[in-house]
Amino acid sequence: MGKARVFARVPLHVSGFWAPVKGPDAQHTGSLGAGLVLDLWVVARPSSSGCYIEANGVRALEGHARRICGLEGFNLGVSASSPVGLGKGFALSSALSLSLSTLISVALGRGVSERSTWSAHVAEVEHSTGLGDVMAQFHGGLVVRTRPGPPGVGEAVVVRGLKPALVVAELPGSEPTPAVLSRMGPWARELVDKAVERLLETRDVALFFELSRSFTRRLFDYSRVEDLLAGVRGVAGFYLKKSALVVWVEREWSHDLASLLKGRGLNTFETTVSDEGVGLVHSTEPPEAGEPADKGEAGRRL
Ligand SMILES: Nc1ncnc2c1ncn2[C@@H]1O[C@H](COP(=O)(O)OP(=O)(O)OP(=O)(O)O)[C@@H](O)[C@H]1O
Ligand SMILES: CC(C)(CO)[C@@H](O)C(=O)[O-]
Repeated sequence: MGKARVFARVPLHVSGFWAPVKGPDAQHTGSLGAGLVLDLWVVARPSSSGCYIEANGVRALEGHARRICGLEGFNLGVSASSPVGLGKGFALSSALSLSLSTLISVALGRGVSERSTWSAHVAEVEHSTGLGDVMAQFHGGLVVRTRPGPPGVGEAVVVRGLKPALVVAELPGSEPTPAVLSRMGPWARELVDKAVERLLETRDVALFFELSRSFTRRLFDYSRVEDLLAGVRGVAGFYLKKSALVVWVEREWSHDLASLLKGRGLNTFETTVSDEGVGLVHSTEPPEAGEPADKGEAGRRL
């Protein structure tokens, strides 16, 4: 048997509604809102010296990597595999930033902690690629963000034990997060404050889908989703964030829907909500990442 190596595993996150909140610095900046942490994972290992992030064989997020290594005072290169591409709405940039900050923490003889997420949050905020993703990916579950910032600075209510059958697909196209944020105005805060309050009263997945769909409809074009889902049986709810489509479906119809979306050439997964957040695995083999439905091409694409 080979020697066990350490891997960081970070779940993907699809935010359903959010209101940016600017604080005095990046550590106190973030968003209020809520999102689902998916049972789909980015798996990363320390690769070599230097400071970089490699995702599916391609160097990415150079500025994020430099900032994280700088804040931590330690250089590390990490190599990650991801089931989805960057810029799609699955919080991959945040997952990659967290992979690096987590593996640096391990190299420094520490483990996963609130503190080990901070440099990732700062890099995400400064590059305008994520506001509430680090908080969600640290916890797992349905994460309702009630104070902006990373774990230990911001606050969140975490709803665990929800196991909805989800079919998740990566639609064509991507949009930079700053472009999405520039389309938001004061309306967002008002909507989100009410949505957070309602969701905290019920902690109900049906309400989460309803609130997320009505929020994201203001930002993204739903016509292509309505075409895709027309006549599909068993759909209980859905929302679209950028190109990330999350469909809640009755379990018995999940496979049919996944086959339909794969048949349209979409990178598709049957999954659920993960109650776990970022963690470590010691293994001689890379732990199973979220498997791309189309292993050939999607696995290499960024
Ligand atoms: N092929 C690519 N497509 C999109 N973005 C890319 C690509 N390669 C590198 N990037 C960089 O990756 C980052 C993507 O961040 P962005 O926040 O838009 O996406 P994400 O984290 O994958 O999803 P989310 O919208 O959930 O945050 C940007 O810094 C962008 O410059
Ligand atoms: C800004 C954002 C939508 C980007 O993924 C996310 O970080 C969030 O919900 O705060």
